[in-house]
Amino acid sequence: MTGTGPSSSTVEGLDAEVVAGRGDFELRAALTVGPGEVLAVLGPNGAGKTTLLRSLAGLLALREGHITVGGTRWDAPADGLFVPATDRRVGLVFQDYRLFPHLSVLDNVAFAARARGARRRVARTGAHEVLGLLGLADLAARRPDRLSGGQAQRVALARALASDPALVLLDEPLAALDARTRLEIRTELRRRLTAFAGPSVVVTHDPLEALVLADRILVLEGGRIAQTGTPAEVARRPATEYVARLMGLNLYRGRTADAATGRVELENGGTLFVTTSGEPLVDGGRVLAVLSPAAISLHLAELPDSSPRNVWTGTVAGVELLTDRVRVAVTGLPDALVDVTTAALADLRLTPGQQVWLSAKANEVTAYTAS
Ligand SMILES: Nc1ncnc2c1ncn2[C@@H]1O[C@H](COP(=O)(O)OP(=O)(O)OP(=O)(O)O)[C@@H](O)[C@H]1O
Repeated sequence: MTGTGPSSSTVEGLDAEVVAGRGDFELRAALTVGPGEVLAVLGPNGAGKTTLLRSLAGLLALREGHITVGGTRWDAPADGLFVPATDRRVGLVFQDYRLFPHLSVLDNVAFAARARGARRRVARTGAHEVLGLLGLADLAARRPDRLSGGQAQRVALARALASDPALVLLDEPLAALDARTRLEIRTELRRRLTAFAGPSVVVTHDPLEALVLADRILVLEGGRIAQTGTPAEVARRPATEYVARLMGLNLYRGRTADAATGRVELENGGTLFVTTSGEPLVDGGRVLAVLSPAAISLHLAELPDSSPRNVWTGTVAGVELLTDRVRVAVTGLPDALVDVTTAALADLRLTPGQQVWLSAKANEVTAYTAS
């Protein structure tokens, strides 16, 4: 660790091929996380995020594959090898923190060292050091029930880091905080995890959390990896409808019907003229096309001929108020989410079932090769 606790020169990356399951569910995912790297695992309910975390922590044994951390094998069923959770150098931060209510902050943080057999005085000295480094020295004597949500989150992280972990695992670490505290802690958590010399894995539902905290994002869907990439790659080129929705984008699958004009026939009906951001279109090639809801214009009447390349009609399915604008769901060929200002909504007087016309410039529809 650098800056947040006792130094450890043995900390290296995580290399895992996880085949694990509970009941009928099976997770299959290969992942590597480098030293000092933060990987965010995103996915819908039931995707296998917790299964992955439990496998890495040693709370669930692999069916196949391996888990290697810092060059040490923790799980390798083919060789009959399994290191139990208590013997893995893992710093765990739970969603509800799970601080020991009867122990002071200091003893909570000293706990891991004590559990490994360190003498009370040595463990407490180490805990003092970590609390000092994280700016929490003033809280050392407090009981957990006297901490605010943000403080409890910080103490939980201090406890994880103080255990001299080879791997830090965080399960929805900010979910229990109110929106304002979350904002504040998110940036701080990013700093702490970056300062930690080993690999970190953060499980989250929250795309913003993943974008801010992580160096790399891994998206799980139905027990399989749907996408991996840097936050920018995932946000710019979502590989699945789930990721696109998370990023607030419209995503369409289709085939290039005419590469010269950028015409794409969509799988679920409709046509879009697109532009590419990278590799050129190939006739007949499978593509994904993204379109931001803010780049679509909504009209109450059919557009004159001089209008943008993409014009289609649809029916208003619903209207949702976002913080500073309104998101209109339109059913058509293709379906679309469209953002309008609240002022525009008042002018348009949209109601469910109403017919509308949509338009979007071809250079707002970015297409890329579907994998
Ligand atoms: N104890 C169990 N026995 C049988 N099946 C289970 C058990 N726990 C979870 N599952 C199933 O395993 C699958 C993956 O669950 P998991 O908790 O890993 O998903 P998740 O991505 O963490 O979901 P969430 O975001 O809802 O926490 C689900 O289909 C779930 O129903």
